[in-house]
Amino acid sequence: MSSAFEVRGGNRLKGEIIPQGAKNEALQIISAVMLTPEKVTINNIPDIVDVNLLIELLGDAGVKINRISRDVCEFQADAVDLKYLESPEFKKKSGKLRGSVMIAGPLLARFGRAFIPKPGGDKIGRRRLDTHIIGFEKLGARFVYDADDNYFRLETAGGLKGTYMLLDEPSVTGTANIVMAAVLAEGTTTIYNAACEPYLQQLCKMLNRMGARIGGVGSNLLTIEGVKELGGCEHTMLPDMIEIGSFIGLAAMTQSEITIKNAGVDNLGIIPEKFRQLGIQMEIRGNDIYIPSQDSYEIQTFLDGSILTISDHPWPGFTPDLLSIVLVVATQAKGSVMIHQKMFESRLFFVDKLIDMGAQIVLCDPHRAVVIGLGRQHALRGITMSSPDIRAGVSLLIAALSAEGKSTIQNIDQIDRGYQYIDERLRKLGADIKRI
Ligand SMILES: CC(=O)N[C@H]1[C@@H](OP(=O)(O)OP(=O)(O)OC[C@H]2O[C@@H](n3ccc(=O)[nH]c3=O)[C@H](O)[C@@H]2O)O[C@H](CO)[C@@H](O)[C@@H]1O
Ligand SMILES: C=C(OP(=O)(O)O)C(=O)O
Repeated sequence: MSSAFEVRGGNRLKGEIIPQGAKNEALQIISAVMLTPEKVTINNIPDIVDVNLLIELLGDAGVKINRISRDVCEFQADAVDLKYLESPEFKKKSGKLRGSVMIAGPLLARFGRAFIPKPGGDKIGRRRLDTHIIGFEKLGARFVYDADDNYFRLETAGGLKGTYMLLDEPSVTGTANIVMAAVLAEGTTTIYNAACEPYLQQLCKMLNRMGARIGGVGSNLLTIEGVKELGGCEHTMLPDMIEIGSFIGLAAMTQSEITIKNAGVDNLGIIPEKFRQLGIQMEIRGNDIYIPSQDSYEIQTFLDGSILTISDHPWPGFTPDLLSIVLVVATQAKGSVMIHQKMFESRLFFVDKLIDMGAQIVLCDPHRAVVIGLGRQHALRGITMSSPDIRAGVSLLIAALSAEGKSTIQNIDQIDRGYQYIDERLRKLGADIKRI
């Protein structure tokens, strides 16, 4: 696969785009197939690197995989090869993505042991696994951490036992992992300060369809009555809310008229509102989002006239995965905004590249940047840049599509991790983008 995009900016885009199935939901849901020996059918799977890697990993571990089409796949984990899960090949492959960490919960629940090699994913600061491991420990697992090899080995002596736990933080993958372990534990588990974002709700609903007994879905207090076994089911992934936010930002920045079809508008939480705070107009039409072409957009202030801050927060707050997009869109707004990335400490460094392109940004510290919008007084300039992480990568792509002249974005494997056929889909809207 080639590793750069060449973009000629300035085109106004027009048309309809359908969001892919959600990446971060897919990683949870596909891990959950390990909980049953019965067949599980999953629809609306995004055809992206991270998800394909996880499917490959399950296949290597003996799960029967039948990819009926690009977006539909059947799984049957009736003969899991636990030996493979200790092998150097597993360590290497699972280290390429973050989501692989979530097969530990199902393995621990069903087979009494699991291994968590150092997970991959974006290099956006420290990404600890304490919530996962301490949760498993509370359920009765013992763990050994191998510092040389950087992996956790977990096992249970007499099976997992339900308990009460208050999570240190509402970790998304941590909550998913603990829930998947607790559904087969003996007795009742109560998880307080649980993450409750739509993808986790989807996971809980799927598990309940498989026979689990999870209450409180959608809240931060989950009650799980353990059951002896789970059966097969069918599940359809939600549209990817981070892709949807990225397309809203893209439309505004490139002055394009775009309709995002089947956007799952009931599951977007505060996302549309945050883009509206940047002055972006949009209309919810049924399950679609229509964004008109806008010559300009003006950032709101707080009610007392002070400068707006947009920051991340666990759901139902604003997702950290869209802050890079909000930041880039603000560079061409009228007005100023403070972007405060509270969760990750290395996610804002990509502003260097935007500054090189002519954006006015002050990086105050690793967590905060002030953007002084150019208000389209002048366009950004195309440059050569490298994509540091998945969302910064797409933000740079949006900047390049709005810029004057040619940009080259290197290291686009980062973008391909999470955005399905992005170049092809953007070309259909009129973008001048090619893989080189
Ligand atoms: C595969 C997957 O699903 N990845 C997502 C998942 O990662 P992941 O599940 O790894 O992220 P966590 O929810 O565990 O937390 C992410 C980071 O934020 C910090 N933290 C978390 C909660 C909190 O209240 N305060 C706080 O500071 C954590 O210490 C950690 O460093 O959730 C993140 C947070 O939405 C998203 O960015 C990732 O895209
Ligand atoms: C940070 C992200 O992904 P991951 O957790 O897979 O690195 C993301 O999707 O923005």
